[in-house]
Amino acid sequence: MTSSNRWSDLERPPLNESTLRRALLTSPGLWTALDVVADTGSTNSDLVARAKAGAAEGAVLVAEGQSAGRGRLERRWTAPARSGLFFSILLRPGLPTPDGRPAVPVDRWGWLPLLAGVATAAAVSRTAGVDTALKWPNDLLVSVGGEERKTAGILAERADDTGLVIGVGLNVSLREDELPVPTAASLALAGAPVLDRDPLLRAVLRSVAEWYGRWRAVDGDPHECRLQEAYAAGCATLGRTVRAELPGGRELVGEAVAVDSDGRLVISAGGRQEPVGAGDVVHIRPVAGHDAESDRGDER
Ligand SMILES: Nc1ncnc2c1ncn2[C@@H]1O[C@H](COP(=O)(O)OP(=O)(O)OP(=O)(O)O)[C@@H](O)[C@H]1O
Ligand SMILES: O=C(O)CCCC[C@@H]1SC[C@@H]2NC(=O)N[C@@H]21
Repeated sequence: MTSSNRWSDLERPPLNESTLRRALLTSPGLWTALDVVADTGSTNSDLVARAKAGAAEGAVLVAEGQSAGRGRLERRWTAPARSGLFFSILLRPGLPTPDGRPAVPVDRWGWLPLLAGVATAAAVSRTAGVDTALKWPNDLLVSVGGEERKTAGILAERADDTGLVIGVGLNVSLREDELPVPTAASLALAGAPVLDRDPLLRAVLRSVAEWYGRWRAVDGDPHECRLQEAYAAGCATLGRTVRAELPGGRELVGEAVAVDSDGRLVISAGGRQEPVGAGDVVHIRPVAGHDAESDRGDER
């Protein structure tokens, strides 16, 4: 048996499209369509194309495997087939809701990837039985042998005037030798007692629908629907010394002190507070006997 098919269906069973549809496509409810495909390049790319062709809010596209999964900052997302959950959802905050709420102003859409992070973290912690934390903006971290490692990532992309696609990659059963990078992890490596992907997917989608409903009900105000508070409570970046690698090549090292009302990370450095809206943020963990500016092996 080759390494690519080492995992039989019994060990990594496929998702069941019809039971997922029965459980999730309820009326009323956010989710309007759900497809599980065996293989594709990127569920985000596919769903953005469907959105441009007029797909309705609430479409969900799940792939058992991706050959060109994409991450933030032009990175790749790689994981063996059925080793995790790889899916994208289409939201249309730029349209009024069926119950008559107005469109959410575009300047509040920046909260949606953070909302997806809060919802995913809550659902994964509850369903898989492991503690999770968010690294700004929306990496999901778990603890493996006392180290914070990334078990999920989220990529939000504008699809058209009214909608955006949010993609989630969650490592479920990956073993150490299957990880794309040593700073990654999976729910299995974090000791999760539950690794069944069907209930995990249902829980994450229900949690996203719940948070999105709350956010839409207050026209996207992150404070009023307590999203800002929930995000801050679950964010491991706050209070840490971080290095932000900003677009354009500038670096900023300081303490992450807040997430502002636009979802930006506020970094306090040299007596100034600077909001950071894009770029890579690295947690710098001071190591006994070393400066905070430690080597890459001490960073997440
Ligand atoms: N399944 C996964 N789980 C966790 N993180 C992942 C996964 N797949 C990809 N990544 C993340 O994506 C990044 C890998 O992206 P990429 O392959 O583009 O490498 P890079 O080192 O960022 O850039 P380069 O392309 O220049 O080598 C890693 O930083 C890792 O955090
Ligand atoms: O951590 C990141 O940088 C974001 C990773 C997002 C990966 C998911 S997998 C499903 C969806 N399709 C993609 O091509 N990317 C997202």
